[in-house]
This record gives sequence, structure tokens and C-alpha cells, in this order.
Amino acid sequence: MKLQEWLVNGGVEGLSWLQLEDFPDTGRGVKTLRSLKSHDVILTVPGSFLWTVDAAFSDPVIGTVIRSVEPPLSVDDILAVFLLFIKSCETGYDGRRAHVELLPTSYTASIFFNDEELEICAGSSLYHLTQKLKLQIRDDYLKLLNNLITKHPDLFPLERFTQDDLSDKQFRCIAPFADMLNHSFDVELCHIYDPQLNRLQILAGKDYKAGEQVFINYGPVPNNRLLRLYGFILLNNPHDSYDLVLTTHPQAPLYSQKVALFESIGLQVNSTFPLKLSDPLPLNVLQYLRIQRLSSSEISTLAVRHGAKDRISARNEAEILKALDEACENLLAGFSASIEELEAKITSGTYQKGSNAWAAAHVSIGEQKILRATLQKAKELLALVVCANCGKANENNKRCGRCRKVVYCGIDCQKSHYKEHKVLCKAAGE
Ligand SMILES: C[S@@+](CC[C@H](N)C(=O)[O-])C[C@H]1O[C@@H](n2cnc3c(N)ncnc32)[C@H](O)[C@@H]1O
Repeated sequence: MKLQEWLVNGGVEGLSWLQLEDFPDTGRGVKTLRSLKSHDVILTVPGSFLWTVDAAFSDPVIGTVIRSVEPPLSVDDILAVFLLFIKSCETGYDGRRAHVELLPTSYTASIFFNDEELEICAGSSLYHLTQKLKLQIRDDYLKLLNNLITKHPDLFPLERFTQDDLSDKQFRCIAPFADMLNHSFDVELCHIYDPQLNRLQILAGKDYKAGEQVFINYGPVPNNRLLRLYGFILLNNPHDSYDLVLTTHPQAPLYSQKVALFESIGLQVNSTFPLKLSDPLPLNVLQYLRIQRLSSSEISTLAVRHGAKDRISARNEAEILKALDEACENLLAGFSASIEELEAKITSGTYQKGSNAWAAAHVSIGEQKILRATLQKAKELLALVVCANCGKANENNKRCGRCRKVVYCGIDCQKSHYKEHKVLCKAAGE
């Protein structure tokens, strides 16, 4: 095989015990022909084989052209143009062309979904980011067209540099053969680029028996990101998350003081918080919201000076939890299909296992489960702040002595509420 020859002749080590193979769950991947111990070096790829900005810049044919584009191209654009240029060459670049020929010919990253498939996860962050990405790719393509492609038709024939071709930026390939390794969370992070020695090494991320598929770990990536970047999802992904974006309007009262307070606890005014099933309402979300809703009389209290780790006032706490409750309800209402509807379609086989629709449904289910857990947590915390009977957020509200899950502002409210509360109270107290 041409690729193998090119790599071995150029000093790539490891190819005598690694072999490409098709696997049922992951598609094409790499198997080891010998047993490996965790941390063994299994593949070494010298830097000269990598697709890098430097490699593109030093290419004798297009290097100078790419370098002279104004405004300068982004790293992604340079790599995409470099790859497509090699793909469009009919002669020369034998090794690199052999590599490009082996790249997948179709992709299942979410930007390649048709409208119907994408609609399945409408409301999810995957949906919003994919729509944004589609527009960004169109804009990037138009810029490339004006600033590079139409200026050098001899180097970049228009019919081979269409917007669809450039969407192939999704190939996240960095090194020939190393990019054939599939992902598993069950192995340690095991790919290392050494800038001094200018080489990429892959170590065994666990012990392997001869004949097993070898994996690398793409990092702690949630399903919405796996689907957006790589076109697959993992069931029971331990890193699944919903990215909650919190921002504060510059016209908000006490804006500059609040920004300073955010920064004092390592947060930005525009922050993204990954919510997880294992921690659906992280402390830093509460800290952000407490600061965001501070009143002028609360701004210099001790609790604020301690980073708003604890409640600042009953008023402030009730306000942030109600806002969070409302935000979760609104986000959940924005999904095109509920968890139950999607699960029914998966069980009945309407969304076939492994299809784009199936993957989109799983991302939507995962995000909704997290949002429901966040909503539940916000409700539980709110019940410890506002009187269960009259709804007042009072500093002296006391917990129900039995279940300790609700609070009352006084004995009268507790008595009036007892009829409604007793079932829940008994169940919680048992
Ligand atoms: C770096 S490549 C790995 C090699 C790839 N399978 C190939 O045939 O070229 C990354 C792509 O492999 C697939 N992939 C990697 N890990 C996977 C996994 N655990 N399950 C399903 N597909 C996976 C996805 O399509 C992903 O975009």
C-alpha cells in the first residue's frame, strides 16, 4: 500500500504491528498484531508527515500564495486549503495524496445532517451551534473565494474548491495513520507531540492483547460536542453536559462592580458552565447568579466578600432560583421533542441505531435529562428559601422539623399548609 511505503520509508515506527481493520461499532480503526503494555510507545510519526500550518507555508507551490493572503487565513482555513490542494493535484505529492485518498469519503458530523435530522434535536445546544457553524462556514468560504481561490484559478480550480469541499474542514486529521485511531474513554490520554524532537507519539493507553483494536482518548468530550466535531456519540457518556451560558447586560445596575466581583472568583461576565447529571447545579452557577442579582445594599456584605459561596440574602436567593427555574422551563419547552417521545422512537426503531437521527435524538435526550435535573435542584433549593404557604422569602423562615425539605415564615402558615404538605412530609420523613 502506497501510504504504508511512504510512512515506513520516512521513518514512521510501529507499522509492523499495527494494521487497519473495519470494526462493527467504530468503523475503520487500528488493531495491534502483538500484545502491548500500558505506556508502551506504539506509533512514532516524525513531524515532516504532519499537516501543519508550517508544512502548508513551506509548500513550494502554494506556500507563498497562502502566506500572502490578506487578511491572514485562520489555521483551519490553511489546513483545509492545503488538504484540498493536495487532493486536487493529479501528479506529485505521492505520499500525501495516498493519505488524502484514505480519508473517509462521507461524514456524520452534525453540519452534514439534513434539515429533518437536525430538527430532531432542535432546542439543544448542538442544534444552535450547528446552525451557527453552517453560517460561519458559508462566510468563511466566501472570504476564501474572494481572497484566494478566484485570484489563483490555476492553483485552485473552482470546481474542486466548492463550499461542500471546504466543509471537509471536519477532517480533524493531524498525522497520517495516527488519525485512523478511534476514540475510547476507557484508555488514558496517550498522544503526545514533542516540539523539540518534532514528532508525534502514540502510547498504549492500557494493556492490549494481540488482535484487539487500539484506541486513543479524544478527551472528556460530551455527546453534543462529539457529534458536532466527529460525527458520533457514546451511550452512557460520563462527560455528557449541557453548556449553560450566563451573561449580564452592560446596562444592568452596578455593572462594573459586578464584573469586578465575577473576576475576583475567576469568572467572566460572559461565562459558559457545563452542567452535568452528576452535578446539575454547580456552585459557580449559584455564585454567578448571586452576584448578578445583588442589590446596592448587599454589595459590600461579608457573604459577597467571601465569593458568594453561601446565600447572600433570602431575597437574592429566591430571585436567582426563580430565574433559574424559569430559564430551565423555557429551555426545556424549546426542544422539538420530549425525552419520552424520543425514547419511544428509538425503542420502536423509527430512529435506527447508529443513524444521524438516532444520534441527534440521544444528544437531545442527554441535554434534556441534565436540564430536568437542574430544574429539580433549583426547585429543591427554592423550597428552602420561600415559605411553602405564602411564598415570602423571609430571612427567618424555618424548616419543617420533620421532613426538613420546606420552610415556613411562621406557625400560622405551617398550619394552613399542613393538609397539602402532609403526604410529601411523611414520604420524605420515612
Ligand atoms: C480520527 S478518525 C478515526 C478513524 C476513522 N474511523 C477512519 O475511518 O478514518 C475520527 C473518526 O472516527 C470515528 N470514530 C472514532 N471513535 C469512534 C467511536 N468510539 N465510535 C464511533 N465512531 C468513532 C468518527 O467518525 C470520527 O470522526
